[in-house]
Amino acid sequence: MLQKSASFPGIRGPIVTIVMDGYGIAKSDVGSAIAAATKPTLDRLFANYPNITLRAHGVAVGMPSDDDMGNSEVGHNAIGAGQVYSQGASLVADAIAAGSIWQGAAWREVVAAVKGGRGVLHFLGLFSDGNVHSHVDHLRAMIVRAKEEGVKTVRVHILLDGRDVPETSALDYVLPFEAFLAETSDDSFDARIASGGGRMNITMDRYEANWNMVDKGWRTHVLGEGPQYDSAAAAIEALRAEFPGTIDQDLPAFVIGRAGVPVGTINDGDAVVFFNFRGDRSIEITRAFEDAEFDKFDRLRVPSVTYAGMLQYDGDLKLPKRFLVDPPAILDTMGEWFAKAGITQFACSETQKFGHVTYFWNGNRSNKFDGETYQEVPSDVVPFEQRPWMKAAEIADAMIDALKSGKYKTLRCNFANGDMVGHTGSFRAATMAIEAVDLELARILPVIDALGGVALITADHGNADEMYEIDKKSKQPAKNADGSFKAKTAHTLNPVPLILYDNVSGGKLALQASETAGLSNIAATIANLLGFEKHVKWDDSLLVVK
Ligand SMILES: O=C(O)[C@H](O)COP(=O)(O)O
Ligand SMILES: [Mn+2]
Ligand SMILES: [Mn+2]
Repeated sequence: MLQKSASFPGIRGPIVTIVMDGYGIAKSDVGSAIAAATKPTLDRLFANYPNITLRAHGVAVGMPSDDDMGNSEVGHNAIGAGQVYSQGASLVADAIAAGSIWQGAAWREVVAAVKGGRGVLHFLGLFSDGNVHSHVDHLRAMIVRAKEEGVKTVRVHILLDGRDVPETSALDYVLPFEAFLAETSDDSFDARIASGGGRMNITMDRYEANWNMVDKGWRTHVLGEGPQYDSAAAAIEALRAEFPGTIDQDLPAFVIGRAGVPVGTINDGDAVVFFNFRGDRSIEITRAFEDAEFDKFDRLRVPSVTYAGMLQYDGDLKLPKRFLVDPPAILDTMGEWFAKAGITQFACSETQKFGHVTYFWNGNRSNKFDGETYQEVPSDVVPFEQRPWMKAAEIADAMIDALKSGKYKTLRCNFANGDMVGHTGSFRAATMAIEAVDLELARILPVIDALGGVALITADHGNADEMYEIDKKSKQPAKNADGSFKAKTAHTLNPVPLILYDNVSGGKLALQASETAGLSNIAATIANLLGFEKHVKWDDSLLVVK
């Protein structure tokens, strides 16, 4: 049981945690949609309430190095667990470096299924070095190993990124990779790219927001339906010419074919490795391969394959059954320990971030703890630069209702705007996204006051804080050939805010700033606000009681 705090009795009213997804604190205002936004509520909070910055990237959230940006999974895991675990990106890299991945049952079964030309080994996943969902180095290592172990035919199905890496960088990955495949192929080994498309167009939907994406991916990778090209590079060039201005993540699907015949449909007896390590966008395509009963779209043909995920994407649902590397075993989350203490908890977001404040928050667990209530607001299925306000108002409505119900001692929500609109690369829309969040904060905060509660306002990583690639030399936005600014769609390496909105302690409470304070310090801070000592495994609280 969590121990009662000797020094602080706890706040009488509710404790609310608000995650402004993709809201970082940039060093410069150049290219920041946050700096450009009119945001009187946030300005007032920063001016009048205790606030510090938190580390939200690199090793502070379990990534392999401080060159790695943060992301929603590792950020929400760190917040919810109050501890830092080595995350998928690190675990896979380590398993490859140590060679342990090749000894695991999953890899052995995959190789055994296709070895000696019995079947084709397919790799499918996000094709970049973004290290959020996948890393192309992992793919290369598996192809080299497959050849060494006697696999004869490899087909690679590539999801173009442009969201965790520069927006039109696909050829920077495709050209060297096609050269690598050509070098690795010989009389006894044939490895080629077989199909692909933009990650926000096919295959990588999440939280069941739009199964049509997965349907399109299935037709492309499995059935080989769609426009055919000679090579991935040719496909990308042709599609860019056909759809000018379309960035990589949105490019249509394509199939590589010879004389009208696709080079790599997926068939009975083949093996498929889905090489993403992160779960949210891997679950639906995994279900399409694994579920016997399936009603999300008509699969038309369901090949009997040996399917493996890079990690297990959902431990509760056991998806997939076969996986190459064990996921982090995230234990002793605040959700679990607050439930054990009889604290009622409310969690809300819109579809795009719903799993972030539930599943990721609770250490990648899909079942609720006792006393938890979840509310999902359905997201729009549109390009978010067209609706930058997204569902911020509806999330605020839900939070206000839940607060007023008096049923919950802790409440949490995620506003998706700064991140989802930040990923579109539209500066103007991202500015409006931040303004929408600001407007809704102004509605929620007075309700918290009326109930004698406090709020922690924070973020999981940056995004809208840098909307342009910055030229390293001039420190000004980099430009495209046509003179326009080069949009940056990825997350940033910047720290995030932690604001303590407190009108009840009479100035008794403050936050401890430090170089090392990070997202994993939030759980203990909330525990203290509830009047508990932190769990021994949690990183220190940042709450100062004066
Ligand atoms: O999946 C995505 O949309 C991006 O790769 C990462 O964004 P998120 O980590 O904020 O979800
Ligand atoms: Mn996020
Ligand atoms: Mn994001």
